[in-house]
Amino acid sequence: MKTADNLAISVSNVSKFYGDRCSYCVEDDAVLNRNMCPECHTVFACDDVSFDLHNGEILGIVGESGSGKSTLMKMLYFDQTPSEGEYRISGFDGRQTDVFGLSSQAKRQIRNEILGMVYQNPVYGLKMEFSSMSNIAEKLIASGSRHVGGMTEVGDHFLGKVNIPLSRKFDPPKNFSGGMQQRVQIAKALSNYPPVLLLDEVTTGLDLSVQADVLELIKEIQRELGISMIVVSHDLAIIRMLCDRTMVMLDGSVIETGITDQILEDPQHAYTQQLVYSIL
Ligand SMILES: Nc1ncnc2c1ncn2[C@@H]1O[C@H](COP(=O)(O)OP(=O)(O)OP(=O)(O)O)[C@@H](O)[C@H]1O
Repeated sequence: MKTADNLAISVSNVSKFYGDRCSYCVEDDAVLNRNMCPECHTVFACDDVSFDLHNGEILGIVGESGSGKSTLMKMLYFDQTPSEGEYRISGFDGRQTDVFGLSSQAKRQIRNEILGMVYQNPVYGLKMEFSSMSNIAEKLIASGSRHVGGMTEVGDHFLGKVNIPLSRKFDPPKNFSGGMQQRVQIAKALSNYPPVLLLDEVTTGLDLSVQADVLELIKEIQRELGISMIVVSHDLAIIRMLCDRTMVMLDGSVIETGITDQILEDPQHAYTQQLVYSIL
């Protein structure tokens, strides 16, 4: 039984608006044109999003392009500032504080010590010109490591785990294939054992066989390390393979959340039904 004490993070009423909002769209019952105010054209990239992530759970976020998935992930990793809402993290202070309100230094500390992020595009997660080992060392130094021998050991461990030949550990990711870059990014994100890992469309653009390898790797890591994960994808097959629970987004809002099997077998919202039946 999942309880409130078993939460890794909780997110309440988080919104991100692009635009100034007008007297029409500040009203709760305003009817938007998809995610846009028809009067002032403010974009509601995320609108009043709330959810919990339990310890050791993989939560999937699924939705079509433009539904707000990446915006939400960027806010959770402090790449973007929310317009409204609260974000509480157990690993920081037992969810006492709304971490959106913290200083940039405190947010950096949370990013370095509690959160890991794997971006859709490895360019955002890796220094392409540095060696793969230096990329990992950079993350470890940011999270407080100083001992070079220890960092090398951790680097070897995680590069080995993601099947990067250790003979290539000093190669820069720019010399690697897309799948290898993604695996180095995962090794880097994991290297300080973050309790929460965020993965944003991490297999998009990869060959199907490489995609399967990366997904298998994520599953194996979760089984072994028990890390809580949020996996964003527009692909229900990936969600089905990885996620315990799934949250469906449409036009910036959460329209349905539930156990993944339940969502796939008995979708309630018309959009989710369309999504599920389209892959049958
Ligand atoms: N800087 C911005 N200015 C205005 N609108 C933006 C900005 N960034 C994102 N948006 C809008 O916010 C909405 C949500 O975008 P977001 O990238 O989060 O969607 P997504 O679900 O991740 O899509 P995809 O699967 O294509 O990455 C979209 O309508 C997008 O056009």
